[in-house]
Amino acid sequence: MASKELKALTREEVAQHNSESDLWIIIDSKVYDVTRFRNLHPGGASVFLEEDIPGQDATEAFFSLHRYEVLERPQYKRLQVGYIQGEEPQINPPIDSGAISKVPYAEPTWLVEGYHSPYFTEGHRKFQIAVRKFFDEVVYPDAQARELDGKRPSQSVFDKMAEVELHAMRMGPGKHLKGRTLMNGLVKPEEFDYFHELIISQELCRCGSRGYGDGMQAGCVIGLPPVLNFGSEALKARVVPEVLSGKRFICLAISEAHAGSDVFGLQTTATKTEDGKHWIVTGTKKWITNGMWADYFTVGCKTEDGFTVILVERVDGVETKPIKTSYSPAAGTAFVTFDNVKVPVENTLGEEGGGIFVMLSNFNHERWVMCCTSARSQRMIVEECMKWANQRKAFGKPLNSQAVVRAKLAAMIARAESVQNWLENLTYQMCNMSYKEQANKLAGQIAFLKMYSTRCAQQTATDAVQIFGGRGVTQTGMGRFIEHYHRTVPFDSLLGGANCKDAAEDVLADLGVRQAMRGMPKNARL
Ligand code: HEM
Repeated sequence: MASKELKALTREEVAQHNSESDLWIIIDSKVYDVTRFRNLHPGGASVFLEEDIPGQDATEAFFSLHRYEVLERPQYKRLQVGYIQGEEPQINPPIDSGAISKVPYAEPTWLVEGYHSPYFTEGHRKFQIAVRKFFDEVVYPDAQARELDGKRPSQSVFDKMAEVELHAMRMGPGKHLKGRTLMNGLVKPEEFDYFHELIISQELCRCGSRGYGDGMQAGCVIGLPPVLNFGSEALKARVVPEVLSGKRFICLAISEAHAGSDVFGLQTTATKTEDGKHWIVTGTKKWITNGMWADYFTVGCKTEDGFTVILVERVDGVETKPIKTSYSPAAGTAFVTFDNVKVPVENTLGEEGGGIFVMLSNFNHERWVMCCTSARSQRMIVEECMKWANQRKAFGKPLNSQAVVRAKLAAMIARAESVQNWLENLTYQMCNMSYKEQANKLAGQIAFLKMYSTRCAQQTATDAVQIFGGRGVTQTGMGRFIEHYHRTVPFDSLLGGANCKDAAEDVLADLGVRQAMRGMPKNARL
């Protein structure tokens, strides 16, 4: 219903509509006629006849049981018949086109009024505003819809992202940005740094849909760097523009059923044809994010000289089947079969037998991206819990009046803050170190942060379920983001492991300690 048709009413007028056959209620200054809807109400008809509801203000009753988005659904929006004259809605929509949340600890300090940051500049802030607006308006609605229907992110979203060069920016700073107009010219390619990239990664995961988030080119973030850094000029000239324009898709295909991410245990083979012009690739790959719709596969293969990375295109002999995981099919997670696939040798990425170098070259960056998203997702859970503890009443008092609930909130806030602050420090180091320095000095730091962050995330998920109770394990309604997070968060702890998808967190921690031990001064003694 268009707003011009809505009536301006007084509370006294609304109070007249207080019977079963004529039933109005007020929610946040808007007046709803629920007479006919009452019998269709998913929460039952009787609730509308409770003594403090008919003809009265039901704002508190409503928000202790429903998310704001319920009122935004077209079928419910049209129940509105008027608004209370002289009153304005007081409740902010949770997704408010680019706005910064006013809920304490819902944003990192650099975005909160009155706080200061040694790292982020005015330029970063302008960039963040534009990126958030873009994600709120273009990506969030598609994320919610696709997460439900399990389809891949809409092509229109990929296209819009390409228009502002988001696919290219997600590859981080570098030569691939040259000549591009980033975010409508908000940042020059040579000025784009890891803080800009952090902003993009963190804004993306605010859509709260883990499967969709990965469907949104996660395969490109890990599958394209080997092409960018190790592909021939001809290969790059053909593949990179197609992928960064969101028209064709790429994924990283390393892990196998029997080998996890153990590159030396891989069984997918690549053998040369007699004339030496082609590879023949045969084998299977498992858990391949975006594999379902990938046109290109960056494949780890066993070759005569050891381990080699080869770009395989979707041609005859390549088959992809969906794998059902704890998150939605929107991620396009695939089981991939290569059956005698003929690939030109020009598609070799890096040296033959030098595949481990190709893979390791992106590990730090990949793990750092995971830290960015893990930090932001935890914060989103903090916001959900802060709101719930504030608006939910149990035994006549808000949840936040209970010390046990406050203790859980305190722990999750402390975790979110510590992860973000460590991350910002590391990002600053990345901005100021050469690639080689980063490899030497930051591999351990990033490994520790990745381990710490995903452990914090799992603890926060557990605490959040306790705060939300049954709703924390219910896929619709108030706790839907908590249920989703709790179901999907273990995946984060498995990603980016060092050659092992089992106990990846421990492997990462160990990597950091081993690197630290190598750096011990020879003369250090107690
Ligand atoms: C325009 C007004 C209302 C609309 C459109 C509406 C819509 C809905 C919807 C869609 C659900 C399903 C759960 C969800 O998706 O969140 C629901 C559940 C429910 N509603 Fe309403 N509702 C309205 C007002 C009210 C009021 C005023 C009360 C209480 C006095 C109420 C009590 C409930 C209850 C108890 C549930 C079940 C909640 C649960 O399972 O956790 N509703 N409502």
